[in-house]
Amino acid sequence: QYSTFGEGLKWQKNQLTYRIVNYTPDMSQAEVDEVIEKALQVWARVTPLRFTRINSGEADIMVSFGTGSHGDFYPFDGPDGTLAHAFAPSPGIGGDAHFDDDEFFTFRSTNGYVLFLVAAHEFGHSLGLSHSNDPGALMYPTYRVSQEPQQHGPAHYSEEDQR
Ligand SMILES: CNC(=O)[C@@H](NC(=O)[C@H](CC(C)C)CN(O)C=O)C(C)(C)C
Ligand SMILES: [Ca+2]
Ligand SMILES: [Zn+2]
Ligand SMILES: [Zn+2]
Repeated sequence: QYSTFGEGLKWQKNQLTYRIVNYTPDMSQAEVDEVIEKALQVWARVTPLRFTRINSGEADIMVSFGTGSHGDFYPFDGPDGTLAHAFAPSPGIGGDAHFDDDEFFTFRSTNGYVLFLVAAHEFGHSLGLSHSNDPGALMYPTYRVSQEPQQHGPAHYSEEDQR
């Protein structure tokens, strides 16, 4: 039967494949590879799911970057607004994660959208999760930097900030 709260579609297997179909110019390919791998590991730690990368053919989770109309019925909207979307488990487009390349994605710094946070959210959908209303949750519908990555050195930090 179809359950409503986040338990909708699930993969019928624990071994899943993923493929990085193309890359954003915002960072190096090695950085994108690392970010995607780390974002999938977030879920591998809390589920029996295991992810294997393939570099050709049809993977369960096809990861791609696109702008505007990019081949499905959900065209992106330019800079800001929607950052990405992903499809719940099913054959074909199910599981796929698309990232809006009109955004500026960053590897570590927060002057842009941290790709790791966006990807971890999207892969939640790829596994069948829906949104959470807990603002601290990964599946919260609005992008927020969960914990400020250590930014050392900005001159404006005053003395008491360091305490
Ligand atoms: C900065 N812009 C936002 O916060 C936008 N939210 C997103 O782009 C979601 C992805 C984030 C949470 C990584 C879309 N989503 O749910 C995909 O699965 C809006 C809240 C404006 C829609
Ligand atoms: Ca956008
Ligand atoms: Zn799409
Ligand atoms: Zn979402």
